Amino acid sequence: MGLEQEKKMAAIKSVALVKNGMLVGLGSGSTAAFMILKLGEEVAKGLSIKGVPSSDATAKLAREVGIPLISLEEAMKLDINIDGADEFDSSMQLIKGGGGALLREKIVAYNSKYNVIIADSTKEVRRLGKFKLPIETIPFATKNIIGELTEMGLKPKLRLVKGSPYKTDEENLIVDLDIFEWDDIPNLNEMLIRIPGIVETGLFLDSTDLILVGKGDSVIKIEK
Ligand SMILES: O=C[C@H](O)[C@H](O)[C@H](O)COP(=O)(O)O
Repeated sequence: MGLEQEKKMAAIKSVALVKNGMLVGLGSGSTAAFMILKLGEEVAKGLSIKGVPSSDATAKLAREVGIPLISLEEAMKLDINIDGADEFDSSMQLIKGGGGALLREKIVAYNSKYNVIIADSTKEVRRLGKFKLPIETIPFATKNIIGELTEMGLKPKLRLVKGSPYKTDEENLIVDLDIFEWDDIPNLNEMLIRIPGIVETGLFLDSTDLILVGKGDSVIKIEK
């Protein structure tokens, strides 16, 4: 079974949790895209929901497949949020932001009553950090932040796309960090968040209620 199939199976399973009348957080990335397509099919069949997108790309896809959208402030509290991840460990700690959408994703997750992560089997790791940790930074401070994080041994790299700095939906810059050697991840997260100009990190530490992982031809559940 290929990875795309694993993503798709996890995504389809997650859509079964969405019920009539729910306000739904719509994640970003390739796995979340499968979920949005399936949700669009269900809406076409009569499922009545409203979605809050976690990125401009997700909003575009959701509109294309006919999912009614509302803003976060209209929704206030979401019933369920379904999103992908770049890595997760057995304690349900995540790295997200490979696609640069971590800030809005974290806001949507925080404002959701129930957070579901959908993933293929390659995302499961014993220790977080093989995937570089994305942090979102205010451009005014990015060079200084890179300087400070270099001194901390985090090997920060400004994310580039075709040679130019990658800009997030909030017009910020992403810096990717090597955190593999760090043992105390919650403490690292606290240290990063305290640096002025770092808006958010891609560490999602206590926000997940359920992970659905496509593995071979089945979907495995990891729950709190
Ligand atoms: O910024 C991107 C998001 O955090 C994605 O959910 C994450 O990168 C996983 O994406 P994918 O499902 O494409 O592997």
